[in-house]
Amino acid sequence: MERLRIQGGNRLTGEVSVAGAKNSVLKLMAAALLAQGRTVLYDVPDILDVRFMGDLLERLGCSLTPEGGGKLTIDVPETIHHEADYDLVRRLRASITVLGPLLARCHRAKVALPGGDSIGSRGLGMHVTGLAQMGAEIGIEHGFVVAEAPYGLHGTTILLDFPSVGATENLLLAATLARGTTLIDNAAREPEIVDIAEMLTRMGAKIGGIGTSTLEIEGPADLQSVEHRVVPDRMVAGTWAIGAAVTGGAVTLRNARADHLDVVLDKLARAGASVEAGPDHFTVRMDGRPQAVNIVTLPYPGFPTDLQAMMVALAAVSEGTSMVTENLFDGRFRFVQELARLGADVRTDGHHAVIRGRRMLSGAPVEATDIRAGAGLLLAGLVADGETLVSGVHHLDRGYPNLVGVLQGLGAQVLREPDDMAVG
Ligand SMILES: CC(=O)N[C@H]1[C@@H](OP(=O)(O)OP(=O)(O)OC[C@H]2O[C@@H](n3ccc(=O)[nH]c3=O)[C@H](O)[C@@H]2O)O[C@H](CO)[C@@H](O)[C@@H]1O
Ligand SMILES: C=C(OP(=O)(O)O)C(=O)O
Repeated sequence: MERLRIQGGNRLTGEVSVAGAKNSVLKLMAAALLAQGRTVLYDVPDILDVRFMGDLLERLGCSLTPEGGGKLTIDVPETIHHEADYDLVRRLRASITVLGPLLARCHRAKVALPGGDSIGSRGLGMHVTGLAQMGAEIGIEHGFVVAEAPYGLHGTTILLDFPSVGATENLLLAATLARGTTLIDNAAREPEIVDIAEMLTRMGAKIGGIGTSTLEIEGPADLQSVEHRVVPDRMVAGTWAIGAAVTGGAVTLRNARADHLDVVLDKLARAGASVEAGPDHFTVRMDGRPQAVNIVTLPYPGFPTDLQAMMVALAAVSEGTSMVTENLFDGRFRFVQELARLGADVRTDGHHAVIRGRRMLSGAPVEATDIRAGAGLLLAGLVADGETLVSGVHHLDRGYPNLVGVLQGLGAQVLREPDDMAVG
């Protein structure tokens, strides 16, 4: 176990080149399972979750070759295994995305219930119901999702109760090999889903409505493996952009899509930051103390829940009182008790948090309980007086490539060290 030792007080200034998105690449890796042959992905981030997903694909029979510089080759054999065991699947939520491809290709699948961040209850009802509507016999038994479709899946109309990212992805992947037309209504439309749909289209899938809340997939397609560049990680870009605002610095994000962060950049501008955006980069600069802003997390294009903790850190040092409403995950305010150790004044009531900004936070030991909680605590530590120790850094390693290198490159005083106080 390791922790970060942060000496607060330095502004983040400089440039960061953003790699491909964790929340896209993991699903693109699952999509590769749909076609025998060689898939090549570019801009793959060097993060723990990619390694975990790679281990899972290898267990299913694929060979993976990371070639450096963000290139990852995945060789998928003619026959793949249909079972994904608990020991691999529990390490990341995105592992559930192999369910759709395995069922579509092998006509059966047995996938252990996934793990992931401790951010509240994370149901799978929409994945299961959608696949059942497509003709699968599917249920949850002894900690596994077990599914069979001996004659293959068929197209149908699926109306999601909620635009779930994971359910949209699983059903989209499965539908490419299903007979007939599948309509996914109330689909999620995050940029990562657009990225997956674009790779599937290049593989030969016929998908209408990409980027809208109604996806129409005409199957079955004769899919061929392809080469694909992963969409830039808007959560990583957003984290360092908010970091610039929290610390009163100026950060330019290269290989970053401002248009995927419209609401976030608008909120930063309302907080007093200046934002300059080009087609594949943007700069966020904050002079003076940030002003309080309210945020409400929602499915895309609303404010992303994955940047909520960082905005709470910003609110903690802003002038005025901010209200943050979390609509996606019931446990996503768990980190505020850790933020309080740094002196933040946050009161939560159900899915609302009220944050009264303080001029100063003070460094202390804190524990990251999930990836974005860790990022929020890290940003708070950068602006706190004195030293902050952030335990649980492995959560950040799930999705932030070269974390300490990036921070040091931006002028932060941060070191990584063994965590002699770690539990377990
Ligand atoms: C690996 C990955 O891409 N993770 C992202 C993905 O997670 P994930 O795909 O798990 O998120 P979902 O959009 O599915 O979940 C949103 C909400 O719907 C609920 N739900 C979902 C499916 C279902 O069948 N039943 C159900 O009740 C969940 O419990 C949650 O409360 O989207 C989230 C929402 O943008 C992001 O925070 C995560 O970073
Ligand atoms: C919640 C997240 O990840 P996961 O869905 O992989 O747990 C996240 O990236 O913020």
